[in-house]
Amino acid sequence: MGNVLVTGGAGYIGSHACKALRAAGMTPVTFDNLSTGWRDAVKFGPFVYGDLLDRPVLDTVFEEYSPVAVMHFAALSLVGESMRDPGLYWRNNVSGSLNLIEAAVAAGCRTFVFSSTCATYGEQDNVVLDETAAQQPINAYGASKRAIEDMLRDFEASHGLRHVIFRYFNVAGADPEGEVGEFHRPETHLVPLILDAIDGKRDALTIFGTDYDTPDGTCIRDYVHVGDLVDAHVLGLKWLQEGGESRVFNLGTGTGFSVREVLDESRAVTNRAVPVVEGPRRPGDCTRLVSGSTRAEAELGWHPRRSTMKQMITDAWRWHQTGHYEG
Ligand SMILES: NC(=O)c1ccc[n+]([C@@H]2O[C@H](COP(=O)([O-])OP(=O)(O)OC[C@H]3O[C@@H](n4cnc5c(N)ncnc54)[C@H](O)[C@@H]3O)[C@@H](O)[C@H]2O)c1
Ligand SMILES: O=c1ccn([C@@H]2O[C@H](COP(=O)(O)OP(=O)(O)O[C@H]3O[C@H](CO)[C@@H](O)[C@H](O)[C@H]3O)[C@@H](O)[C@H]2O)c(=O)[nH]1
Repeated sequence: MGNVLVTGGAGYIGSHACKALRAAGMTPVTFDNLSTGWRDAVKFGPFVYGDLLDRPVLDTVFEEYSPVAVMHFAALSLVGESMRDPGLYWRNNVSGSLNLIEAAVAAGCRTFVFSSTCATYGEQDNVVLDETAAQQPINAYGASKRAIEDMLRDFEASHGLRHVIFRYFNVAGADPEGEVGEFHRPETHLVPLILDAIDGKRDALTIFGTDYDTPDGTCIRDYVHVGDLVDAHVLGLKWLQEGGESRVFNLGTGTGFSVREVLDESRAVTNRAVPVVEGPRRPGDCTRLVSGSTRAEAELGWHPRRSTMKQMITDAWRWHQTGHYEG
């Protein structure tokens, strides 16, 4: 019950989280600068236009809405872009999060759920990626997220900021009811790009690297359905509200798919050909990122229900054919 401040609520994952929070009886208050998000995606609660770098606006939001918790999705999150312009990532993600955390603490809001990433683990051969694995990011995006994790631990020690950190693996799919979905402009994510290539919105899908040390030479990722992912957030919030300790959880299924396997499943689901071009590696990409943890299942009671590749592509394809935002 109560208001939850959702930064990045106009974005892909944040908009799905708002729907899940609303269904759980809470009011999601979206705070977003619409840099990569959409006003049309804010459907489940109030919208505040603002930037994390603007501390006075943040203070006003805490005063006006008195949120019981913060869910912090707002970030820049593209690996390639972060390699070209690391300053953008340190400023927006790290300085922005510092403002948000300080504003929350100043307002007495000490319940915080944070979107981190498996990109903080980096490249580690033959290591099980559970929450105890070393964090050795190989790109500025992952480094910015690791820094925010450290910040949360420091603010817990000094100000009692209780937090859950979710390290997502690759998020895909869309709301099965079609109210919200993935819509990035420009798009850089694998599944929507494949769907664009299938229906002629782009000439072809370029595979970034075919010489990786994997069975078919392409990168391997662990894909999780956005609906399952946001369910975990509601459980994480409940965990904190019921007195659970600050905790880190991986969110992935533990099954890896290569780029070629995602292409094969996309062909099967849509029953359409995918034009493909083989290209060079993309700087900053890890060879293999697959979760090796069942902590979220064991401790939060999280059970991913839609995270098969077939279901993720089916839901993404439905959204792709019908859904979009205009502003
Ligand atoms: N998509 C994935 O596969 C994935 C995987 C791991 C982690 N994550 C993390 O999940 C979160 C959400 O990702 P997404 O895919 O929904 O991204 P997204 O780009 O769709 O959403 C991010 C939202 O944050 C907003 N935003 C960015 N900077 C802001 C600022 N300074 N002030 C206010 N609003 C700002 C954007 O306008 C956008 O609406 C991010 O923190 C990302 O790092 C995503
Ligand atoms: O046109 C494309 C786009 C992607 N890929 C490959 O597909 C895989 C997935 O790429 P993408 O969908 O861009 O996701 P990631 O770069 O893995 O990053 C996502 O997943 C991370 C967790 O792994 C999150 O932290 C990031 O925010 C999120 O963008 C990677 O191997 C890419 O090399 C291609 O081959 N061609």
